[in-house]
Amino acid sequence: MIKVSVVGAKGRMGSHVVEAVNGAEDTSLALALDAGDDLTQITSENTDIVVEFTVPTVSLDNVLALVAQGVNVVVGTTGWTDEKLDQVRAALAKAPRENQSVFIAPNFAISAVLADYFAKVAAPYFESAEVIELHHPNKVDAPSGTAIHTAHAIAEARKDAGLGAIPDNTQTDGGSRGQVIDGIHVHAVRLRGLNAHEEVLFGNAGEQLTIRADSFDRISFMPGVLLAVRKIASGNYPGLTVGLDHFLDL
Ligand SMILES: NC(=O)c1ccc[n+]([C@@H]2O[C@H](COP(=O)([O-])OP(=O)(O)OC[C@H]3O[C@@H](n4cnc5c(N)ncnc54)[C@H](O)[C@@H]3O)[C@@H](O)[C@H]2O)c1
Ligand SMILES: O=C(O)C1=N[C@H](C(=O)O)CCC1
Repeated sequence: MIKVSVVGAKGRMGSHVVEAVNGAEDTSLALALDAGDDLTQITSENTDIVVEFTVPTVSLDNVLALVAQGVNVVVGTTGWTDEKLDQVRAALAKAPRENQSVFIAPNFAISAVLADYFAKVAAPYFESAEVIELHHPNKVDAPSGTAIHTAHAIAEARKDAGLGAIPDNTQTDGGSRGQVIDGIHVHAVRLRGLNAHEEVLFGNAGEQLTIRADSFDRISFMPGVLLAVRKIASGNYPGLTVGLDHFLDL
């Protein structure tokens, strides 16, 4: 049995993770903690893996504390920058146990991971690319962590292919052209009724490719969370790993 503690257990995602961990045959719930609870209750004795789904403003501190407490962490919270990832690597380098792991995924849904992968494959073949993410209005961050990840992936694929800047003759912009991430315009929609959705638009003269992923229900993230828990518990991924694509045979 893999002993799993959940941090952010009362949240939209955390409460689904608690259910998924209770429902799987090879995982058991150790602790379910939320804001105000003492994280030092989590130890390497009672917990193999912590699953962390909180808010971007607190996630880094939680992860650093948990690494120092000697446990492995699977993180779904967004808001990760290169600087924050470097802090996690530094914490892992002086972690109390050998081969400790942190795994971070901007998105655990197979549809979103594949959309990201397909976008990377398509990117070198198109002159234009833009990302639109659409989410429920309770989401606190924009653009989504997934959209930021997709934009970076498209930019890298374009650079590797020797593509230049995306054509855009906009002369005045009051914000309608979205946020530019690594040269890619990213647009965020917040709409009651939506859950988590992303569209990647590619264009050439006379043609367009649209790649779209829709998560209609948070249950869509749970197989990916359990996959990450099992992979990290295997001990085969010491250090920091970012992205569920590492665990898929793509
Ligand atoms: N990776 C993915 O597949 C994926 C999927 C959905 C959401 N997310 C991300 O997960 C995060 C959580 O989303 P949500 O919709 O569950 O949010 P939510 O607001 O419903 O839940 C967050 C929970 O964290 C708790 N919390 C706040 N501060 C805390 C602290 N210091 N210690 C412990 N718990 C604390 C809150 O009380 C709340 O219960 C967001 O960053 C979101 O973008 C990622
Ligand atoms: O509901 C959210 O919040 C989501 N956040 C992640 C993101 O920002 O990419 C994943 C999709 C759902």
